[in-house]
Amino acid sequence: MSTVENHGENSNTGILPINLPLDFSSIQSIPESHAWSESNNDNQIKNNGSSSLALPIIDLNDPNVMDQIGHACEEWGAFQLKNHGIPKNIIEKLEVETKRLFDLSKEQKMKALRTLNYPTGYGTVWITPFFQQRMWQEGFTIHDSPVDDAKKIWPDDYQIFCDAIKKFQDESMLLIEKLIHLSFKYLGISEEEKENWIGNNHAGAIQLNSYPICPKPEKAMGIVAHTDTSIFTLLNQSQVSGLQVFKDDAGWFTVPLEPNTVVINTGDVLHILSNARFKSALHRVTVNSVKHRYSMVYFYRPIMKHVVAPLVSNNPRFRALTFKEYVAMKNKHFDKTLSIISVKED
Ligand SMILES: O=C(O)CCC(=O)C(=O)O
Ligand SMILES: [Fe+2]
Repeated sequence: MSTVENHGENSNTGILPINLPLDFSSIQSIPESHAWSESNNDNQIKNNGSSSLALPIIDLNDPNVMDQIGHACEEWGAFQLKNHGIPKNIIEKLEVETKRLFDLSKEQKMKALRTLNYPTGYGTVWITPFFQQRMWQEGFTIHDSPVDDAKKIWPDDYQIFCDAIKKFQDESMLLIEKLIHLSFKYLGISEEEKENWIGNNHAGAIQLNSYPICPKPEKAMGIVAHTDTSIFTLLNQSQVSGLQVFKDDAGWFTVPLEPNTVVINTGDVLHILSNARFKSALHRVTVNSVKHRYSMVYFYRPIMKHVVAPLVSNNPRFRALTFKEYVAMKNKHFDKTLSIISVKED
């Protein structure tokens, strides 16, 4: 992974501002700015899941669900979840609205362009400044409510989009609170402590992603390897695969399309709370030359002033810090952040 010290201002992408996705509608070949060299993109799948190892599929109604979730978080930091309870029509409506959004012209989408001072709306993925090359992706970020940004794009017709987002947001929040309950219980964290991490102490964010058809997918990256700054992340990868999760000592695994499941991964916050017992899943997105891929992601995070520190051990492996501090550090240090806040052993 090549990182850039200057947050991209002088990178070889030249003219394209750091927050602005490529206008994929007019692209026939990959521009230099979006072509990743072999050494950079590490695009080889070292293990495609053909061995007996595979990302667990967990049934939320299984009597042993707590242990299954605990083991999956320890081994993978991710799993697919069935019988998750989010109604199918809510996911389908969100898929329709996500496509409607990204199918708009560049000019329409740019009306809600994200800026440094206004971190919601249309734009490139937040990790873009850390890399010389650009990703084959465009995104739409929502904190709390999408109304202000949606109004910029559809002044008279924003309600359908906002309703679809709100329903997905509410359902995802409830589901993740169940997963927090189960995983905290697995870790032996008390009920009182659990209350600190849900309800009014949580904040949700939604990321809609679009990965257009790519003429040379082996040269491009949808989203480069990263971990999420969340407690749990919930993801609907629609009908096109592309998400890959890294497993230590085994390599990259493509998350298969499993009907009626959502993908769940643990993020940095739960990794810290569990004192590194749960992995924060390293994951990335590949693109393809056949089908436009969309994904809808919900990040369950604490509120900014909340203090994040290990909850499960007398030998904490991380120092305590507010979530606000953690986010600021991650925006600066990206994949080095967890090791920077690690408590050094004597
Ligand atoms: O599109 C995907 O499958 C993953 C997206 C993702 O990792 C993210 O938005 O953080
Ligand atoms: Fe992610």
